[in-house]
Amino acid sequence: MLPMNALPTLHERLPRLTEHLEQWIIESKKQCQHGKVASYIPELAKGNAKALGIHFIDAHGNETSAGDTDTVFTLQSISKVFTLLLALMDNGEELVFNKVGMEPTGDSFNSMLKLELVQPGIPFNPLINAGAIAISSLIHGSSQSDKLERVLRFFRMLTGNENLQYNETVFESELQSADLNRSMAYFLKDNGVLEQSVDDVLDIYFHHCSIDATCKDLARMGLTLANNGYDPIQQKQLIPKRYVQIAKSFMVTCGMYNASGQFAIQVGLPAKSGVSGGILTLIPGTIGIGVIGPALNSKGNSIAGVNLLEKLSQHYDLSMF
Ligand SMILES: NC(=O)CC[C@H](N)C(=O)O
Repeated sequence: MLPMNALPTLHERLPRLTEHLEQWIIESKKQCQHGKVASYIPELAKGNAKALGIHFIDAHGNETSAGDTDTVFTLQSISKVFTLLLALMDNGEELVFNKVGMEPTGDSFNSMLKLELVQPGIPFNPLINAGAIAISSLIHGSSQSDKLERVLRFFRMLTGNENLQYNETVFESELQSADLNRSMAYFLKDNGVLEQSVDDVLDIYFHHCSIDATCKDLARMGLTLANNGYDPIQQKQLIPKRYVQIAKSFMVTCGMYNASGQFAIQVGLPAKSGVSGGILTLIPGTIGIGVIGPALNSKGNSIAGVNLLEKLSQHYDLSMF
């Protein structure tokens, strides 16, 4: 890896970014009308369907943002990347991959179809709901509250934001509308994937999905992934490189649910979306990017957010492939 001071700055890598963003945000916002805010978790239905914001941070700490970047939203599925990393740090690769596979499903994020169809009935990957629920059961801690504290501490460390909190209102809302996730968890328990009580595992899972964040927090976490687990701002290796490599591979193959192939072709960057409209992505080695746009397309990804990232990637030729 290049020494940090040799890494290109945001403005070197993405010249005239601020000017372009102004125009692109206006254009991409027009997509919002074709999307819908998630409503299967009632609290998420309160998201602003017209919002679109983006934040960038480079290894030198330079930042740029545009649009509705004050929007606070819950991490939802974006959190799954980081609970996977924590589970890998707690348990190592072998144990984690006894519980979840390494392949995309081609099905929607909340599908449990293949759990029954394909033996041995472990979730296909850690970024679908079934897989992330299995991962939640692997987080270490001396008690339930210790596990919740460790998870929150991990996110605070990665964002450098000590004010990060669980949004208990969204958590309660998820808990009240959890029939599908609950049925998945019982299925996993019957298959021997979950060893603890379904309620305790779901408590962890819904909590990490309910962490409040902004685009800036996403960009900050993206920056550490972009630098293979090294946080150039705190100047610390926060996550072993090997685990970040695993997480980024999953982001490319499964991070945008069953639209990951399309996203790889049109944007070509590792990314993870959440059903509240966030997208975390990164330019390898250099820049972390956070996007929010609560109106979703039919696959559950931010409709304007994906459109904005397509413009960005095409203009600056950012595809890794
Ligand atoms: N796609 C998502 O962001 C899904 C996460 C959400 N908490 C759920 O379990 O349904």
